[in-house]
Amino acid sequence: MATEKWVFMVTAQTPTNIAVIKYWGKRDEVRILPVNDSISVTLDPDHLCTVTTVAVSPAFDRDRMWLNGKEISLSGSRYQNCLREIRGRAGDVEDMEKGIKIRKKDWEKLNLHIASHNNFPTAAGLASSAAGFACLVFSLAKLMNVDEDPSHLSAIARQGSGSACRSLFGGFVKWTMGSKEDGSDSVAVQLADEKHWDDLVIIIAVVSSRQKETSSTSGMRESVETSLLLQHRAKEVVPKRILQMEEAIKNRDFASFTQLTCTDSNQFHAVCLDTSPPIFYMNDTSHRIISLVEKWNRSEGTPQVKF
Ligand SMILES: Nc1ncnc2c1ncn2[C@@H]1O[C@H](COP(=O)(O)OP(=O)(O)OP(=O)(O)O)[C@@H](O)[C@H]1O
Ligand SMILES: C[C@@](O)(CCOP(=O)(O)OP(=O)(O)O)CC(=O)O
Repeated sequence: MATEKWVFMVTAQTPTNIAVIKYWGKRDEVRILPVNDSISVTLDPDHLCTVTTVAVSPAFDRDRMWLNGKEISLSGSRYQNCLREIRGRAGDVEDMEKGIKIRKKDWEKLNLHIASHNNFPTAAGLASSAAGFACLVFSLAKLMNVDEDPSHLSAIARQGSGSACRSLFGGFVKWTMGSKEDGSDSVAVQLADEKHWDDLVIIIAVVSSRQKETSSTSGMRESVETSLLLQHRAKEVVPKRILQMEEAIKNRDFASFTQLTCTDSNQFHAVCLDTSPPIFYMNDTSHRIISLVEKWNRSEGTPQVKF
């Protein structure tokens, strides 16, 4: 490793993903292993996305991270697990132009500075943790020359936030829950790429940019502990729905795709209500939008719904 005070950095941009069959509930809180498979659509890269720059330099005295311009702590197990997993797979890096040579073994001693920015509200129900952790893992893997395919990287991003594993791929993505205790088979796979259904349009209506009162992590923990509907959903409902959704995506069957998406979203919110104490993620505007869409789907013309 050269001794002069150089900085070597990488920037990556990662879109968020919206689940059409929801992940809600963990069977292992530490490794972040879900109680059911889920399917999502990854948004176009320049829409709702995270941009993360990771830098390494012998001048840095400790790992530090800034999220949306404010320093945050990296001491939590989610950040630590991602950093450890990536460092453990780091390769040699050589930049002839700058005269930088980092050997595999050097990564353990070098510190990182990470700056990340979401171009949409953070922790407001728009999957910022998905884009955020996927981008973190992807940019660190590039910086440290990690030679792993996206599915292996997805298993690392999963340890930051479950939904993040699905943002390592574009298009339509399935997170297979897996059955192994160590979580090595709980990875994301691409069902169809972004070109497969390119006239599908996703409209994101931001009904509130306020931070949610109950985070996904604690909300799903409470649902696992108290909701009987969650157990029924995970065992009886989702496995069949996953197969139907895969078929709908394969055939670009819009009617089935939207019917399954709406039904699954409604059941997710029903599980939240079945949780003790109940969790409310929707507001009056969300309910009005649901009515509007339902009316729209049943009518020929534009429905007359007042907001
Ligand atoms: N760009 C980012 N880089 C790293 N971590 C991030 C980033 N953005 C968000 N996070 C982490 O994710 C947390 C928010 O996750 P949370 O699941 O509560 O909300 P959300 O992902 O926006 O919503 P939802 O999961 O309901 O769609 C933040 O508090 C932060 O710890
Ligand atoms: C409703 C959801 O968006 C919940 C996402 O939960 P997170 O992935 O944010 O939870 P943690 O794994 O605890 O970080 C559904 C989904 O994206 O599948």
